[in-house]
Amino acid sequence: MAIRFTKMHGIGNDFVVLDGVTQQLQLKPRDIRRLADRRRGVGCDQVLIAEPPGRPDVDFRYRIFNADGSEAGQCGNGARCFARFLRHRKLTAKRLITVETQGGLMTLRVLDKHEVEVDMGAPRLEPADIPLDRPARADSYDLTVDGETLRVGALSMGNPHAVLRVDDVAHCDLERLGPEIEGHPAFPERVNAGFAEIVDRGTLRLRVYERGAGETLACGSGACAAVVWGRRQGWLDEQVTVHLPGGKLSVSWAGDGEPVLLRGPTAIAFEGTIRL
Ligand SMILES: N[C@H](CCC[C@H](N)C(=O)O)C(=O)O
Repeated sequence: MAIRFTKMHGIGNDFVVLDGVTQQLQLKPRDIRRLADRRRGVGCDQVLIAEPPGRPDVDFRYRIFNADGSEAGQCGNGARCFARFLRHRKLTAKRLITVETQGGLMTLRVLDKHEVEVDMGAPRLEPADIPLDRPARADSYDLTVDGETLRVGALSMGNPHAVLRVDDVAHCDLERLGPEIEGHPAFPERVNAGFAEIVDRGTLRLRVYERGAGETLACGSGACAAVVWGRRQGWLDEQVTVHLPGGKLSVSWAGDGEPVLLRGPTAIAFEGTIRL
């Protein structure tokens, strides 16, 4: 099967983006893993697929697959690239696009200079919605990892996130703690593990060990999750610049029940055809 693709990234979080609107795609997890393979395939953190909408109030269905083949309910950097892809491939001329993912509805607003602002929806804080195996909602949760007790924030942006506050992201043992948190039994669907350093009330430094992909150069939903938790702890203001290894994102959140807005750049690297 020959498949046309567009290779894109959002500050280094990279994607293979496919048009499942004008071409019929029946991809299995092994096909996703092959597309994402940086030696045998194209190579990416996630594969994004545009599909026709499943309901009248939505423009497109937006599907997200991690490099390990697992499907996710949200991808913030991917949503920005997805909006640009839809216009680049002339699948829409709209600058305000409504999409449906496994994690819910989102609106994508195409700004100038290839910047896109995503309404990521309101964070979900109840354990059952994360999902997290805890009896009641709390501001933070204790996780036992390698005999050590970590105090983390946990919430869903349409995908599950655990956030750990650290003094210095450059020396935070992500390599050891990331996989341990990702696969921790308290998270029945695994979890994205964020390591956040609060620089000041408007500035965060963040690294994320992503579920199904490992450490990425950036994680949009992870940036949103870190801002929500940090703000609920009283450490952050409404507008926050999040510095990740691949670049910076702008996140704003007005408070409980309000949507999180994520803004940042998009880039098209190349296009091609792959035979699976
Ligand atoms: N690994 C994530 C999906 C991609 C999220 C990330 N790339 C972003 O920009 O939000 C998950 O399994 O929930």
